[in-house]
Amino acid sequence: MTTPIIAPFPATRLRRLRRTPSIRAMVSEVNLTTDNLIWPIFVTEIAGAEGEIPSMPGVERLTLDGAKRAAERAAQLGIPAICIFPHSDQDLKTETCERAWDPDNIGNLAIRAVKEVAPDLTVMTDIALDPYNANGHDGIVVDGEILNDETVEALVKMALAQADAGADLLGPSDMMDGRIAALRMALESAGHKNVAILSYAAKFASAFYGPFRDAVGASGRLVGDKKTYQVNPANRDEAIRCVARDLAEGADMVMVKPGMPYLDICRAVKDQFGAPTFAYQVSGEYAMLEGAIRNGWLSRDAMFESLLCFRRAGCDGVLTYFAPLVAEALEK
Ligand SMILES: NCc1[nH]cc(CCC(=O)O)c1CC(=O)O
Repeated sequence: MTTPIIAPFPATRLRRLRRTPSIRAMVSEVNLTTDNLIWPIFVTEIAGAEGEIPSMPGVERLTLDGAKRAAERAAQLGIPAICIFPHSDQDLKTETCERAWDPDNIGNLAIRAVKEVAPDLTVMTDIALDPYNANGHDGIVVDGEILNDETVEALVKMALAQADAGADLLGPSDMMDGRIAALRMALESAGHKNVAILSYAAKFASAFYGPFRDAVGASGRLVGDKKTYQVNPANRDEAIRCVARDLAEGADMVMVKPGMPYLDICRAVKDQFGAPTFAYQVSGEYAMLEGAIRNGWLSRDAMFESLLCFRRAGCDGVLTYFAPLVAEALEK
């Protein structure tokens, strides 16, 4: 911690450095650039399911062709990474989740499609069973219990299929114990030693994921809640232990999720570990901001401010549905 030295007024007039845009720019402690953005997209395999997601105005479910166009747009805007979320056929969801590691599931088809048109764009994935699980959970459920070790085995198969499809950055969002070490070891022995892991390390059991569950068609399905594996929003020490554990198991980067109500966690993680730290400005945060902006209750500046504040809180980057809008604005 530095100790600020404040000369008594009027020697110190803090407003001197706020007087003009150029002076303010000179003393801005952090900045938001396109390099700080990861763009999450939804890709559907269901004919007719593409198009706007009502609880996320401005965000669409994409077809494979739509995903390719999004990837080209990201590459052209200089967004470094896109993160693919599958919207899979409801009728093919099972309790055993085997489609999660099908090389031709919609997530893996999307990875290949995106790589075809934008080979240099970093492709991030989500590792959790929920898009393919009949009951909407991230893990395998038997008699109402989310089984940890059986789920980790399934996640390993899922991860290898994603790496085979060409993913650069795997995002385990499942919150099972021991998954990072298992994924890392499996990737190493399968010849994917350069595939990186961005662990959803401090992922909280949050009400802010609602619109996302609409987007991936999990809302009506989820039986119960995710509180037996995601972190209690009250728990900061536990979140720090999660991050420490994931880094010790070999995570290359770590994430805090959700974002805006958890900036204290972002700061603590960055200060404590100095690892590449990301936040996920999740669907509910997007819905709040975009809904208010579209109603004229907030100005578009709120979007930029929300993202800049992640940088101030110590984040290297942010997963945000605003990514293309922000990148377009920053281009000008
Ligand atoms: N594996 C699930 C997953 N991966 C990303 C999100 C949420 C993202 C968002 O709300 O934008 C979720 C939802 C959940 O945990 O239920």
